[in-house]
Amino acid sequence: MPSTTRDALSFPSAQSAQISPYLPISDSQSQPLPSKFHVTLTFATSLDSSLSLSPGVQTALSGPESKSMTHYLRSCHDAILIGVGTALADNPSLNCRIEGVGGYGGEGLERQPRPVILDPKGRWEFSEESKVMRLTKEGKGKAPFVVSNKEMEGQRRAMLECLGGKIIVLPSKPGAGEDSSASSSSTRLKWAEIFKILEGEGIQSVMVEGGGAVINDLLRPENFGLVDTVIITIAPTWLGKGGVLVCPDPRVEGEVRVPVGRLKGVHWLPLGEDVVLCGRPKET
Ligand SMILES: NC(=O)c1ccc[n+]([C@@H]2O[C@H](COP(=O)([O-])OP(=O)(O)OC[C@H]3O[C@@H](n4cnc5c(N)ncnc54)[C@H](O)[C@@H]3O)[C@@H](O)[C@H]2O)c1
Ligand SMILES: Nc1nc(=O)c(N)c(NC[C@H](O)[C@H](O)[C@H](O)COP(=O)(O)O)[nH]1
Repeated sequence: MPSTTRDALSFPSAQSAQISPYLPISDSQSQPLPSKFHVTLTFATSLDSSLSLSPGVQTALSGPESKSMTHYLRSCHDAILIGVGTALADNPSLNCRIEGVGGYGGEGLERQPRPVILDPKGRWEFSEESKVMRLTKEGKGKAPFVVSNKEMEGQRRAMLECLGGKIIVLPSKPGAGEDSSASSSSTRLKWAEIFKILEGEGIQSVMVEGGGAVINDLLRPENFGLVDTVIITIAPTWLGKGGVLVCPDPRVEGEVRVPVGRLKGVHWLPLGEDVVLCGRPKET
């Protein structure tokens, strides 16, 4: 086996067929390109709705089968988006390791998604040794786009651009929006704007992978309608209090609490010891 495919993953077609109705495009070449910008929200959670044991810590929740699914999902999207909290905690690879994609047996960087890091305050101090940069240099993934309110220091910016990435600087709008755990009021960006910027970069589909602040912000009623599909891996484990929770702000109508949201068109798929939940925020 060539060295490029030694660490490659595979995802069986019987299972990908069950997920494909929730994806912008499948790996089948016969499918048309998506006509509209598509947002998939995806993450792995414990039975007590935790993404990780504590902030700043990476916790493996997905088993091997659902991990392969996540990589399959990456191969079906133009971009993967994470918040800076996840970039700092996980030092993630943010590439796709499915056999047959670019760098893993395929040509060039075909079907490798573009990593996007949401970092309004410029907290991500990556280096050439950061995993995502190392993989880019090895031809196994694309360099990230960093969406920020702050310019990047010159040397780091040059390194990023040299690898094909870029920083997208957005003017901060002091006072825009309410304060939230996602970021302070002066740096919080509107999701519609973020997606519009990505579309302007030629990206037609994005898979939002987390972490907690990003997911809880997207689950707010004013943002949830921007999400086309949700794909959640549920692992059979409890992490206990103190973890990074998926638990959006409550929704109150009048003086009565109502559910924040409920998925429609739901499909459950067991994968190894995990179960994967697919659904849509809106009827289609
Ligand atoms: N289990 C999983 O699937 C999964 C996925 C991703 C991350 N994680 C875990 O989650 C933790 C990280 O989560 P977190 O909540 O600390 O960080 P995060 O990744 O959600 O990043 C939060 C930061 O993103 C930025 N941000 C978020 N929304 C924004 C908006 N609307 N406008 C501008 N900036 C915005 C802000 O700077 C904010 O501080 C880590 O422990 C990581 O391992 C788990
Ligand atoms: N599907 C999934 N299962 C998990 O158990 C887990 N911890 C994550 N976490 C998502 C987050 O985006 C991570 O940063 C990347 O999963 C890092 O993985 P890579 O190095 O990019 O392969 N995602």
